[in-house]
Amino acid sequence: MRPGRSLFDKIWDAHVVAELGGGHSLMHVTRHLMHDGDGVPLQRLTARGLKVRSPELTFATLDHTVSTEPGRTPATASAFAARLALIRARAAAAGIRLFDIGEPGQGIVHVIGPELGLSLPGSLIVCGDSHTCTHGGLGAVAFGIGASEVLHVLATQCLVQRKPRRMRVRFEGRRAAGVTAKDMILHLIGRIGAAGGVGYAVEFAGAAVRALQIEERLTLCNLSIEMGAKIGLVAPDETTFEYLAGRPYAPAGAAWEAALRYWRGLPSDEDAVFDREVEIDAGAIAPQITWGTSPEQVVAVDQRVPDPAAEPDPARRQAIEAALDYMGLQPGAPIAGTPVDWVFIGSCANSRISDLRAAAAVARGRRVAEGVHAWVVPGSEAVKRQAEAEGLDRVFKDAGFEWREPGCSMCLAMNGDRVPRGQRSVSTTNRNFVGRQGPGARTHLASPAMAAAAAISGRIADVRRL
Ligand SMILES: CC(C)[C@H](C(=O)O)[C@@H](O)C(=O)O
Ligand code: SF4
Repeated sequence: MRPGRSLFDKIWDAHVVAELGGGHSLMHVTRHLMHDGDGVPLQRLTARGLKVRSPELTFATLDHTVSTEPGRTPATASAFAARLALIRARAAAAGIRLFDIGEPGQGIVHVIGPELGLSLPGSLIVCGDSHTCTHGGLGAVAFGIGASEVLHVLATQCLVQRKPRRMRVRFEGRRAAGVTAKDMILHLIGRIGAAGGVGYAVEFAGAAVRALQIEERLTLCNLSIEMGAKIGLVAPDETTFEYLAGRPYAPAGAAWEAALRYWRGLPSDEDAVFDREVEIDAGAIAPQITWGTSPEQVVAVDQRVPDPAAEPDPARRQAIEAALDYMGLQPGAPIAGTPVDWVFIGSCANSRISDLRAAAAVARGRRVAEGVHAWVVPGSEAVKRQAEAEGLDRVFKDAGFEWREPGCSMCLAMNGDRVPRGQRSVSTTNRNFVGRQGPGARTHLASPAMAAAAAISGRIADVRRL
């Protein structure tokens, strides 16, 4: 008998156009998402005398380099004005739909794909960005590709890939109050390490994953790449279908019914085999916060940062020392109570409406601590408008937060939004690398509620004790 197939296998196999030998397959791309760095591959394509093969399957937005200054317009100058002009012109010439500043649809590429219903279960989605794994939260195989691969997809709508191995991570049990999808994934990365997922497509399963709303599943999958897995995905279910129904690019009418039939057959078979299995008791997870310069350097908020003296392995001891030194932390000190200068609520990890609601619930009726700069950068124009309709912008502004325009912003500080050297930030982003939020900036990754709690307290604080 044929062994059971996993969610990942079913989607992958359905997109193979040809087996090329040597483990390589030619894959059809359902949707190609582009961001403001992709004007260059479009330009190269034209220079080679080629055309975009399927412009109707290609969508672009502006995110990494746009200004997030309140009141910005499409013409607001940024240091990257030429880059924005290039992608606008090339996308228009190629017939690619680009969502520009001020339009609903503009935003961080991994926020707008799901929001517009461009990212669908059972599809193969690529984008020249490592956090493309986010879209796996809807039951898609989605992964980041490099610049030359972007060119290949533009020219052919296909891509040569090697099939990764399969891992399943089951979060069983129930989360405690105050514990979010961000805490689940940070906890997992802390446990298996920043390279623990290299070479795998990771299916997240188990009762605690089934219980997650779609936006939480997107957060969970977003950080797959931070454990080295290019692909993370969750089986589609009724929660997925409810989320997608009626979205602008989701199928409608008879096409929706046909899609549902296909999607319902996607979950992993009972007897599906995985190359690696990990099980986690979701009930034992506490709110997490990173202390170091890799997402794997993470503790529960009520724990202490490590003491290198207690680490027998010399290489690991040195890594801990270097991280503590960069982060300006004392060995073995409790992480809670560490004073903070900045709080950033945003990025493709945590800038959706549910994230802003969670942060606003903490901020409501309170004040940002003296001397702390706290920013909220919605993930998309649609998120921004929804938040304003709910009055969340007022909640944030009344508390002393700055309410800004959608984009990547201080997640990677490419557009000039940055944390000054030596200053400490609690950030809802996905990378705490050296210099990520600006040269010399110190980043602690956490959930939106934990970030808001830090803004209010002026220190790293346990949101459960506020
Ligand atoms: C600039 C871009 C290509 C990059 C990525 O690939 O992820 C960025 O989005 C990031 O988060 O570091
Ligand atoms: S928000 Fe951050 S992680 Fe996401 S795409 Fe933009 S820069 Fe990359």
